[in-house]
Amino acid sequence: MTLRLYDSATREVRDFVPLRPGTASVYLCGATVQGVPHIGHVRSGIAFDVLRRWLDYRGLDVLFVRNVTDIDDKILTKAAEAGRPWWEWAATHEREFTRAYDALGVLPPSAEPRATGFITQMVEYMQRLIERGHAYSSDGNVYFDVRSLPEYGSLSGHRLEDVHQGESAGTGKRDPRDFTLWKAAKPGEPAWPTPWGDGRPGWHLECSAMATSLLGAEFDIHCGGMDLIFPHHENEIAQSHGAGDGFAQYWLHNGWVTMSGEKMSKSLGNVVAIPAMLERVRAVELRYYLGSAHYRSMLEYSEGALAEAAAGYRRIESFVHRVADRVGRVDVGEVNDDFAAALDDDLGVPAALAAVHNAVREGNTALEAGDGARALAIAAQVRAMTAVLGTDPLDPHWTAAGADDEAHDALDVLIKAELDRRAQARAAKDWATADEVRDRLAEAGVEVTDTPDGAQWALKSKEH
Ligand SMILES: Nc1ncnc2c1ncn2[C@@H]1O[C@H](COP(=O)(O)OP(=O)(O)OP(=O)(O)O)[C@@H](O)[C@H]1O
Ligand SMILES: [Zn+2]
Repeated sequence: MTLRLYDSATREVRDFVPLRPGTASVYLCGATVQGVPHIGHVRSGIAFDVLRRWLDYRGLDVLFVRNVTDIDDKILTKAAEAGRPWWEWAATHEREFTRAYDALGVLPPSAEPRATGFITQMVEYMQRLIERGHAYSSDGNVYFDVRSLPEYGSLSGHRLEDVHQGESAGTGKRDPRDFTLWKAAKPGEPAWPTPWGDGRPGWHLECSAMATSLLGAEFDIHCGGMDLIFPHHENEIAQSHGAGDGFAQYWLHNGWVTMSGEKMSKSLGNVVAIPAMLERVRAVELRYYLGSAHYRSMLEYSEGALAEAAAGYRRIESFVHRVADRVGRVDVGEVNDDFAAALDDDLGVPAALAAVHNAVREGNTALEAGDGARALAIAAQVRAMTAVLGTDPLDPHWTAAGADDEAHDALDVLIKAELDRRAQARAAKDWATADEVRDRLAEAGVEVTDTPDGAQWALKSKEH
């Protein structure tokens, strides 16, 4: 079966046919780095990380671009309120987002362009739009002329007469429905030079310029939160088609994280910040929870739902660990057919998770029946499936001390050799050598305890 995706532009589920066979190019609208991320902010990152991992699993060479909007009204306002430079404010919160994505196991994008790094491309974009009759400058501002593009409104279904851009009136707009490509410089604000005067970019222009600069005039999939359909993505399409670019072939939009049915958002004050959340919940369990709903559904946040998801994840995790302990090393195998069919059906994660849990049940039964080989095969399947979902329990990313574990194993070999030498010395009543070994280990921070099963060791700094 081929992957089928719901395309917001055609409002139907369509077969995914990449522009270039064997490859997939994906652009995801990233954060406006104005504050500390809440769990709603990272939902798109997680949902489309699954898309990326699935495309990769299917053998496609994936280019995945997620931008950073590092210049914006909100950044300027908040930085000014805090008495900090705008660029420091943006950089600080960009790091917060990176930390959150990393903690939640979202793969780093192939490239993470910052808007301020693409000003030249934005100016060139505006030039093309003006030449083609879709944009005009006025008092140092540049606007997109929405009436110049008959298809305007096709993504969101807005009729031109109902369009409200939700931006300030702007001086010199020919039509109040025109949207801003470039804002004339205001005193004290950052500005870059253009043929129409100094200023700074509008948000919509940023994404069109970054996406096409990196992925080309035509690319496969454009993703983002459903609140971006209008005006942001409508305007990206207008700019790109106006400039003569084919732009995205598929448009994917994720639903919100809600609380009591309302979008989690800073302005409503119903937010759960990621750093606070990670103090009390394991990152892998939060990731599992945020990725457990279908990407197009709303995800209603509650402590109960989070706890339930965490318990579900622990069932998967403990099965894989039991098999590893009792049977042996669990490699990453292949996903099963139910799982593949679920993900191919517009990334049907809930059905895919049902396939994982069915496999876990079957694996537990095999384990209890003493069928180690069967349990091992199923655990390998479970690892492959959870890897696609970004939650493989044995992924070193989650086994917190992944690197430590390997070092610990190596240390175990060396210390045991020393302990053998000590045991031999004691058997030969060579107390000096026995003490020397013990003291040397103690000096290196290794505590030795003699037990009926022989000498055991532990690092003093670590609780074992
Ligand atoms: N609750 C949410 N669920 C899913 N995505 C969200 C949620 N809140 C914000 N986003 C996404 O994060 C990005 C930034 O959103 P936005 O700046 O509106 O954040 P916010 O926290 O809602 O702040 P504000 O209160 O200023 O609206 C958008 O792309 C949006 O799609
Ligand atoms: Zn965007």
